[in-house]
Amino acid sequence: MDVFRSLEALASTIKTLEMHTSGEPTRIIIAGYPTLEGNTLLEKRRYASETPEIDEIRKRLMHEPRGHEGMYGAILVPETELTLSGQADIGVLFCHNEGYSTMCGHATIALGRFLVDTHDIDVFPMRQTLHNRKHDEGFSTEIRLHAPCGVVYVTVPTTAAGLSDPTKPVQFRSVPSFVSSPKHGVTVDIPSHMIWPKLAEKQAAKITVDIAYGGAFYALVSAEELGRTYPPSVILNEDPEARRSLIHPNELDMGFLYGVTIIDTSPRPVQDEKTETWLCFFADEQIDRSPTGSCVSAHVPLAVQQGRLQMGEWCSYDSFLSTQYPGNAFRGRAVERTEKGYIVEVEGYAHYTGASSFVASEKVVDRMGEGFELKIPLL
Ligand SMILES: O=C(O)[C@H]1NCC[C@@H]1O
Repeated sequence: MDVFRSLEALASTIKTLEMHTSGEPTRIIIAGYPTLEGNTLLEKRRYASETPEIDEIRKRLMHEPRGHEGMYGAILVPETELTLSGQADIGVLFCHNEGYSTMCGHATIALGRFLVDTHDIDVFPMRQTLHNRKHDEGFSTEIRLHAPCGVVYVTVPTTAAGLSDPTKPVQFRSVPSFVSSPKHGVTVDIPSHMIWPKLAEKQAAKITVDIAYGGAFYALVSAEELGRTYPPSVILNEDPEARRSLIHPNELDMGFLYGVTIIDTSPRPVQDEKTETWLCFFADEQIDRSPTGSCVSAHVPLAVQQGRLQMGEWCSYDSFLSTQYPGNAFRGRAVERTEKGYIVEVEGYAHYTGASSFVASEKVVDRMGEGFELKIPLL
């Protein structure tokens, strides 16, 4: 106890609850985070990112020595314009190694379980307004999660006692998803320094990607097409043709490429439904351990438009890692077509891994405690 008292004297304590979804961590910040200024969730997101003292908290929790290069965070925001108007139950800001994203599927799946299980009204003031409903398949509780991209409807299978049931998948329906690139994709030049191995290849390459939105914009490229080049996020964000496919119809803040997903469609020995294996790079070359739920939302309309998936048909999505751990794939299907895009249902499993209290010494005492990233430049 005395140790804790002296640790807390060092600086403010941030408390988190730790989960993983198919291997991808979600560090849910449940106490010690300051109230964000702004009238809307998008304004709060901008405030968090542009206010150095606040962004420092993200860096401290995502980067080493408290986090690692794959760490992901969810900052709960109980009061947003949509929770105040009764359209959502709670708000959230997602964060990663570089900043704040606009949607995150794996964290939504984890939050679904956590928000049902917590009864702490300081953490989730509207918890008492949720209902545990009984239906033919058992019980479930619905949560309306206000993410920066809009309201995400989450269905959490539960026990009769109202706790989340880890043996059944959490499902979510995100904002309408759509393909934003032209029918034949966007072709960009890849300079020779982005071709691996650098010295063996002097020629520049051209690659074609599809761009689609699932609460955030993703470029989708087949492993075959990408060949020996790096995931071209920087190039796509600067290419004028690609930029035209990264414009969000209503929100300027949403208009950026969040990730590049490399798709391996080679058939697998045993599969009951269509299956793809993905490797998703997002933010600053962060690698998603999970099959990337918001990219599933983005990909399903593309597959439907290309005639590879029917409305209502499930597709199973594995990450490069989840292939080794059966039962960790995500599934996605298009359930409705609206004027704004497709409503996609995504499902997956999340599990608890722990709870933490983080402290920080004064910067003059511990410069590395601010958070550092270990980046080894590739040859
Ligand atoms: O599941 C997702 O949507 C995500 N996981 C990390 C990167 C994306 O936000």
